[in-house]
Amino acid sequence: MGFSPGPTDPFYELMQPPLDETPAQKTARQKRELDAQRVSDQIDEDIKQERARAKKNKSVVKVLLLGQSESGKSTTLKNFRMRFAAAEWEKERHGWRSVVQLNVVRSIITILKVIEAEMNGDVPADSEDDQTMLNEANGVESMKFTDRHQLLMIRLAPLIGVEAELKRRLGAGSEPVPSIAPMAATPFEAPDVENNVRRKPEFYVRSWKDVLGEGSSNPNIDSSAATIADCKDDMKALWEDKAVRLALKRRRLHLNDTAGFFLSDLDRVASRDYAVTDDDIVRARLRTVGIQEYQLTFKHGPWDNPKSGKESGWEWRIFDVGGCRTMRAAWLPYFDNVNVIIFLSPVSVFDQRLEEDPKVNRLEDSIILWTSICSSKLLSKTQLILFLNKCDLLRRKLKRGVKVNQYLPSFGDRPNEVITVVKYLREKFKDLQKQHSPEHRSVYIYPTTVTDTTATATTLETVRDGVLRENLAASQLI
Ligand SMILES: Nc1nc2c(ncn2[C@@H]2O[C@H](COP(=O)(O)OP(=O)(O)OP(=O)(O)O)[C@@H](O)[C@H]2O)c(=O)[nH]1
Ligand SMILES: [Mg+2]
Repeated sequence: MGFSPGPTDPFYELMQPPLDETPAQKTARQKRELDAQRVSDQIDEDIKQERARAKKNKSVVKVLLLGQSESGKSTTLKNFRMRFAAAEWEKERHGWRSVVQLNVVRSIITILKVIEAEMNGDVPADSEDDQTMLNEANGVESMKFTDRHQLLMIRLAPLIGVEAELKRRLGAGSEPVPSIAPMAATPFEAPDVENNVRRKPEFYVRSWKDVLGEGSSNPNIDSSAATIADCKDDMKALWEDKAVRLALKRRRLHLNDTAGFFLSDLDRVASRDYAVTDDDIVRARLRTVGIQEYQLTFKHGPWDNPKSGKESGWEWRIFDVGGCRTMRAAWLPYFDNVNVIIFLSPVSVFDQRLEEDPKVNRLEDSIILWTSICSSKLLSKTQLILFLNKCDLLRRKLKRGVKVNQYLPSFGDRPNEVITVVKYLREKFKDLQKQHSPEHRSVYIYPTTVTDTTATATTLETVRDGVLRENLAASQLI
């Protein structure tokens, strides 16, 4: 727009046409003004287009979240979105209510199955010493399952229908164990078809939005919530029952350390007007099927010039993959031009086995996977970030008296403490990276508990700044 000063402006007089202007002079002046206006408009248009171009060509950083199933990849993605894409996150929040409800119902059905097995006299071979159980119970009577339990089972039976309805709505990710499909320990090897039943693998791109909706009101959702609310008191009675607790302990079922545990929050999450919180969402479990992509936009990018005020910002494209062995072959096509890998290795799993392949120890699996990622020539220039995750669960496990060296003999007689275990694993993963990376590079390692949203927000800011610095350094080298 042109500048036209008002009568009080010092330029006003200067910009008025001369009083003795002839008609020819007036035409020439008007033409000059029109030309000047055209030039000015063209400059404005150029600036506008330049801005639009800069916006379109915003630097894009490709980030992959990798790690075995249940390592916390999707939970990390939730933290990223919560922290850096708040508006979109708000729209999705309500949809997570169904996932929490499914998690609640799942835990209750697990308990009902245990009671049924116990009542049928089906005692697991590796159950804990019965004498210890007897000593812990206040008398043998309280350990027995009675008519009261049978009544609870009948009253809670409608939850089986609720589970079916929620599963139907939430799709393949709501299945606790992946379907049988060829497995591969790393994305670089062909899936082992020989030892697997031939079935169509379950690879397809899937976004949370597809399954969660945007919180629209649906009569089936309301009816699931109503049934859950009607069962609230019975669910509480079941979870607080002494015989149930002892049976779970005997079967080494530490439900409150398993994914998607909400039974201590039944008063809140099983109520009709339950409003899901961020803390609930990071604890909710929905398996990732296929690969989902999300974008985050940051205002300040590594190529911005603070002196000239030129800011093009940058965009992160984050890919979250399904981590179980049946899905790893699907990762490979995403390795092209990847800038950053955030690899999650849970530190609490040294005594656990893979759900999809119970012959394999989870820590061993994580080490194999990490080594393959570090060794890859395709990924040799990729920045590696390692989250040693689930530190809270490690703490609880060690407190229960589980000894690390029983499962990891190389840990030796080091103190059985969180700090020592994390330090030990940190060194192991770091050494593997050094040994196997085709080119020299550093790895950034963070001990994390990604269900702790406050602490994770700080870690993610550090990660973002670290990625920014690396990219800045790379751009200066070019
Ligand atoms: N206590 C605790 N639970 C965690 C932590 N990280 C993740 N979880 C829980 O573990 C479960 C699995 O986490 P996800 O993020 O879904 O795991 P994933 O790596 O995406 O798993 P896949 O999608 O199967 O590959 C969820 O219920 C999380 O709440 C942690 O640090 N501490
Ligand atoms: Mg996931």
